[in-house]
Amino acid sequence: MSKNKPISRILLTGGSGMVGRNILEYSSLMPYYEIFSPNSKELNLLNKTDVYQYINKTKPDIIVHAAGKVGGIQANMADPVNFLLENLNMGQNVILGAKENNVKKFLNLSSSCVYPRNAVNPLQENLILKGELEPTNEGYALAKIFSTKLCEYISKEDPSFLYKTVIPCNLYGKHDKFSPNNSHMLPAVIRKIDAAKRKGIKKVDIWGDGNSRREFMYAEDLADFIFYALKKLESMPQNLNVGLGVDYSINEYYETVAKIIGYEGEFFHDLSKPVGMKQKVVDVNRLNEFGWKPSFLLSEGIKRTYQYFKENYND
Ligand SMILES: NC(=O)c1ccc[n+]([C@@H]2O[C@H](COP(=O)([O-])OP(=O)(O)OC[C@H]3O[C@@H](n4cnc5c(N)ncnc54)[C@H](OP(=O)(O)O)[C@@H]3O)[C@@H](O)[C@H]2O)c1
Ligand SMILES: C[C@@H]1O[C@H](OP(=O)(O)OP(=O)(O)OC[C@H]2O[C@@H](n3cnc4c(=O)[nH]c(N)nc43)[C@H](O)[C@@H]2O)[C@@H](O)[C@H](O)[C@@H]1O
Repeated sequence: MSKNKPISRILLTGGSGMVGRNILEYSSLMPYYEIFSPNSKELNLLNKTDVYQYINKTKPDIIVHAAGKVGGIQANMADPVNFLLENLNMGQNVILGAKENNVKKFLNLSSSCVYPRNAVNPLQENLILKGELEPTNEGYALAKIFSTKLCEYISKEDPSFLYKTVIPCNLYGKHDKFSPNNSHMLPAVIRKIDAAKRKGIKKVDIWGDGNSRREFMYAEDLADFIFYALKKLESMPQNLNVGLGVDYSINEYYETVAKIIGYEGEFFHDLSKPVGMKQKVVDVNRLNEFGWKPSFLLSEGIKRTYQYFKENYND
């Protein structure tokens, strides 16, 4: 490590979550950062006073906001009030707490669910607020749009505040949530097919007709992007999609996971289950111009996630 490069102090929120833990693990390769990340027991981001005092005391150079109330389609449908309020209040407290304490660099994590449900794919960053949202995660999306806009307004008011928003596609990887009541599709498929193989279950259910399409990026790739962006925050666009720019049908995800796990059973479609947006693949033109590309192929990412699942879950 070069002696004369200053260390930047990063406050990472959500450090115990999937994205946060991938960022912390990846940071070991980044010698120029000192990262601290209180969990929700040490710092409840819903408590405005505590958030302001914590930032004032720790004086970070940068804040990466990766905390949130996060879940798949079924979790969002079950609790829209809290998906809206908790994400909105956490976003307000952390972003305004940063501003009030003169923190000049801020990376805000949004999500591709902010885009209109019937927008033309691939989804471009200028489509935000240009149409009705997907009802299954509307509350969460409204909260994400609020934080995205708040960062935009702060940076516009005073360009010395580099408050930028990353809009990732769906993510998966180590430290994901695998429980059926709040997991996203890919971890749910891994858990279901692993169980079917181990227990000799002949048929596995696919929610919906399986024709919806999704883009899933390996969370370690997002961690790599975060550190790439921190080095070039000034030139990063205000709002930037981060993804593969490639999507697959739900049926294809089930087939790919079955092949990797070695499951030879059958599938049936449960049409009573919610399907959400028909498609949500992000446009990666701006991302490519910004000079970053993901490195993990879907099959490699699934293999590593399955390895993590086997080492940490045995239901
Ligand atoms: N997963 C995806 O597919 C995806 C896709 C696009 C964008 N994102 C975004 O990426 C970020 C992280 O997502 P994730 O998948 O890593 O979520 P996650 O695994 O559920 O982690 C959420 C994190 O937020 C923290 N948190 C929740 N409520 C809190 C509170 N009141 N005070 C302090 N911390 C609190 C949790 O801490 P505790 O564990 O202590 O509660 C946890 O560390 C979110 O902004 C999400 O919107 C995720
Ligand atoms: C990025 C995230 O996208 C999320 O939307 P979204 O992709 O539909 O959320 P997922 O739960 O990942 O569902 C993706 C798609 O997978 C189908 N699917 C098939 N089988 C399953 C299964 O066993 N479990 C699950 N969960 N889905 C399954 C589901 O019908 C839907 O079309 C938002 O709810 C979040 O807030 C966030 O924005």
